[in-house]
Amino acid sequence: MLNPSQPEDQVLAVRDAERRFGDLRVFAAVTFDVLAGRCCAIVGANGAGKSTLLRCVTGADRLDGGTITVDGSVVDESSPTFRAAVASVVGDVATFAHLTAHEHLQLVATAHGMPDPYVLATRTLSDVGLSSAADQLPVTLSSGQRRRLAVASAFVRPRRLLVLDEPEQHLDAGGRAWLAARINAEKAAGTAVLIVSHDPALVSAVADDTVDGDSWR
Ligand SMILES: Nc1ncnc2c1ncn2[C@@H]1O[C@H](COP(=O)(O)OP(=O)(O)OP(=O)(O)O)[C@@H](O)[C@H]1O
Repeated sequence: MLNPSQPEDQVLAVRDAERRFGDLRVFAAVTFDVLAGRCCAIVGANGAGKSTLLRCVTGADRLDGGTITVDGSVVDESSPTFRAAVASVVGDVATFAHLTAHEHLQLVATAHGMPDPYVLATRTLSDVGLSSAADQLPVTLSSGQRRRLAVASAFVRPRRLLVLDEPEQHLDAGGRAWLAARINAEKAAGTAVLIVSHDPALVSAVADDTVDGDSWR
């Protein structure tokens, strides 16, 4: 049930968010929304607290003050509804050492109850330019190919909110252009997108709004 004051297309709402580690106040009074079909980019210097905030959005870390809601419900990693809504690529994405790229995507799709996991994995590998690496084990992939597989893992599952932490890492110029097009396709499909990025070209290609992490302290 939507809160009556919540806009219908509001997916993510961050309100007065605050996080401290001991004496270090990483961020405070952070407030912003991400609406369906829009992309918000968090920018700022190393150590500004961007990844910490993303971890609070995905439920991997917790706030010391304020609230974060997805579709009107407070972040709760143990909720199946929350886990079905939020697809994230934050930090290293774990892959089974003995599953191929194709098998990894099938496993993720199956776990999320997606129809036709084999076909979805095949199509997604093609989308991310990894068809030729479909039968390779993770250890044999290049760092850029591993990045593409990590991002692909978010595309074989349901999602209302896509959270990406520095997705441009390890991608060459062609890979970054592909990434921008892929994020814009997500927006066109109605997904809300939250990214952290150090690449101004990517930010200007995909972001409708930016949040400046350098203003948090
Ligand atoms: N678990 C933790 N315990 C103590 N301090 C932490 C912890 N996690 C992060 N920090 C500190 O919080 C601050 C923000 O870290 P964070 O990784 O969120 O920054 P960032 O903006 O993502 O940086 P970068 O651009 O380098 O990735 C840093 O000073 C970091 O040392």
